[in-house]
Amino acid sequence: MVIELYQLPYSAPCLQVRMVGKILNIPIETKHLDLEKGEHLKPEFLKINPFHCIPTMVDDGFALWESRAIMTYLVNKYAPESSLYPKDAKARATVERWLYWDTGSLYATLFSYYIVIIEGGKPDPAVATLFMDKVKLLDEALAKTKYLCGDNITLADLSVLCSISAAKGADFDLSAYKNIERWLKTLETNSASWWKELVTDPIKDFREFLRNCSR
Ligand SMILES: N[C@@H](CCC(=O)N[C@@H](CS)C(=O)NCC(=O)O)C(=O)O
Repeated sequence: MVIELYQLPYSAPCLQVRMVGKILNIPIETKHLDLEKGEHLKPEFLKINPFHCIPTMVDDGFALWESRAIMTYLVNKYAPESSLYPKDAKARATVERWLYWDTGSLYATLFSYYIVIIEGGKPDPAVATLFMDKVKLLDEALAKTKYLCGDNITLADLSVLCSISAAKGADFDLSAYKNIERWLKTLETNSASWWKELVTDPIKDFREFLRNCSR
């Protein structure tokens, strides 16, 4: 039984799910859903996900959306011993703290910045500042550890990595944040087999997409 993932190749929430698949060797069949053509609003997709968002996973008839819920499901179901999502209550809570911070704060702020561009408007510099305040906090946190939760890569790194990649696609200059740059280099070194496909190329494609929206 192959897991299906309805997605867009440069969407941050979709990429983090695909990273989990790569790291855990879980076969995932990607199904491209073109939001611009409204494919997510067609009755056949609404039957699978009435909330019409991607990523949406279907595993043996079980449909799930919300990227971070999909990530934790994949580990729980297919690799429960993986250190990507540790079982120890405190270690797991620390991973989840980052996942919730990313979805509710870091990525949420970035999203409210670039959705304006997608809708043909001019993004609000105050939102950019708010986002960079969060980047600064992230950089400070990374001064203390190799990865977000210590010495091992976890779901927290994959989630936040996709937000940071999307920020680069949205032309945020993060080069002054040396701890983030060092963390990215470490992640890249340990993810060489999928870095181009799931990080470098999507940054380029997302940038191109946003630039086309503002033309
Ligand atoms: N919190 C959601 C966000 C997903 C999201 O923003 N998806 C966008 C594309 S990147 C989408 O599906 N937009 C179309 C819609 O919601 O109708 C997650 O992490 O999965």
